[in-house]
Amino acid sequence: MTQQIKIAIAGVNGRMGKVLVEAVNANPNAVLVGALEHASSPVLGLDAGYAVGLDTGVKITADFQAALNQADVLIDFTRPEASLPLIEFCSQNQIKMVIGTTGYDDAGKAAIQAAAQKHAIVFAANYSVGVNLTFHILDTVARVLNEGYDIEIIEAHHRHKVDAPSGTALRMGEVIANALGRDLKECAVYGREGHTGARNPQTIGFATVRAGDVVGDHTALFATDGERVEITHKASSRMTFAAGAVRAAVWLQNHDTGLFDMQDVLGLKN
Ligand SMILES: NC(=O)C1=CN([C@@H]2O[C@H](COP(=O)(O)OP(=O)(O)OC[C@H]3O[C@@H](n4cnc5c(N)ncnc54)[C@H](OP(=O)(O)O)[C@@H]3O)[C@@H](O)[C@H]2O)C=CC1
Ligand SMILES: O=C(O)C1=N[C@H](C(=O)O)C[C@H](O)C1
Repeated sequence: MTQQIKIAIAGVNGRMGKVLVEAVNANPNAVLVGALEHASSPVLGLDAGYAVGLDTGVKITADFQAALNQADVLIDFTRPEASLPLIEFCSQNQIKMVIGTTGYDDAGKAAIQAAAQKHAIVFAANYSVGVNLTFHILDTVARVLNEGYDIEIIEAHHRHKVDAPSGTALRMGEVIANALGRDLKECAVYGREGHTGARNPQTIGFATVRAGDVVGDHTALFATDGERVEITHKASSRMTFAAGAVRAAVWLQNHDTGLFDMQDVLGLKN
């Protein structure tokens, strides 16, 4: 039988943090042992389940050592500036991580890569099963529609989201660019305005919508003369991400070092 994995959550008072507390509680293979927030958070000292009607027995703290001294895995859904010191701490203390935070620059991604050599990390822009299946499908679609199709990625999220395009949209772009032998850094076009000229067929375009309470919609569009293929995923609950992140934490029990993503967890790599 699998041993219960001991989980701490960073950003526990955030939109994802609160749902993660419920997801850990719902997973028989996981138990909550730590809950982190920043030092000026108004919820320090409260029970980690206060917002979702759960009595977890775990108090929210800003002290890394106190939150993580029992933890096997830290699940982080915060912001890059919050997670980078945590990645360093986990690296020094051999604590595995599931990272859901998006919006890292290249230096942040390099820090994750380096830390994963010391303790296993799952790092994914999206922990839903459906989105990861979409990544898998997009590789095939891009290889088949590799000539004469204009490729655009359209995403919509709630009004509070601070990074754009979403991590998921960027990952979709990477999957498609890799399948086509292109470098996303060179072919991405982020938004258009004014006299743009005609579309360059080599580009992959991104369009971002921020409005209301949209949990997360993503479409990859392949359009040519006479037809369009649209691959769309719509999330309607954050529980799809949270349950996936806890599943990834449980999966990490069998991995000591290395950088993985949710496709590894789901066995979706070719
Ligand atoms: N990979 C995936 O499947 C998914 C990824 N995400 C990503 O997860 C991240 C969090 O999203 P969401 O929960 O909506 O965001 P929220 O802003 O609701 O939550 C972030 C939490 O982190 C805390 N925080 C912010 N800055 C700091 C800091 N400097 N130090 C310590 N704590 C800090 C916030 O505290 P306070 O509110 O007090 O500032 C808050 O509790 C985003 O990057 C988002 O893109 C989201 C959903 C799914
Ligand atoms: O901020 C969010 O909410 C989400 N962020 C992730 C992203 O940037 O792709 C995943 C999901 O779409 C929700």
